[in-house]
Amino acid sequence: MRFGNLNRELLDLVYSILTSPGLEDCLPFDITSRQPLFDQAIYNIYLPGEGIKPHVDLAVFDDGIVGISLVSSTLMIFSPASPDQMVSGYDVEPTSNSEGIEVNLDPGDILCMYGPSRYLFTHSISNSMFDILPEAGLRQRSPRISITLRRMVAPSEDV
Ligand SMILES: O=C(O)CCC(=O)C(=O)O
Ligand SMILES: [Fe+2]
Repeated sequence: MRFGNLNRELLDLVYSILTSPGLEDCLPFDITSRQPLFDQAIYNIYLPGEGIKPHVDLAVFDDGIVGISLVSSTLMIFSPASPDQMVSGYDVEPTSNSEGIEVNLDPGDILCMYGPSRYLFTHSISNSMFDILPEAGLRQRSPRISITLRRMVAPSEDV
């Protein structure tokens, strides 16, 4: 995990990705134009069978969160958050995935969360050795890496 002044090259790379043709709407302008765009990156490595339980990212993080998926694919599930889950972080009971919206993440995919997807939905990855895709059926998991970029809310702001 890396806090503080992010590597300039990484920030420039993410900025050019987010403003490249087809991705201009990934995040609203008031987010992409802020300074700094992000001040924190977390690198997650998932082995087959490992996931992340349903959560809303902590309130200490500002709106506008970007995830870069690398190495292999996975399914991320977005489910409506219950009132106590909203920006309450990781200490929440898992929600049922039955109403979840499945988002396939392939290597190189950029996931942008802001507004309702950031504050009103949990996101999770099941602890499974495989995913079941609507069209393609069973897909075995392989090791996956993600880079999540966030900005801390300014200390003076209420969270
Ligand atoms: O691995 C991912 O793509 C998601 C990571 C995540 O949700 C988090 O670190 O809060
Ligand atoms: Fe998250």
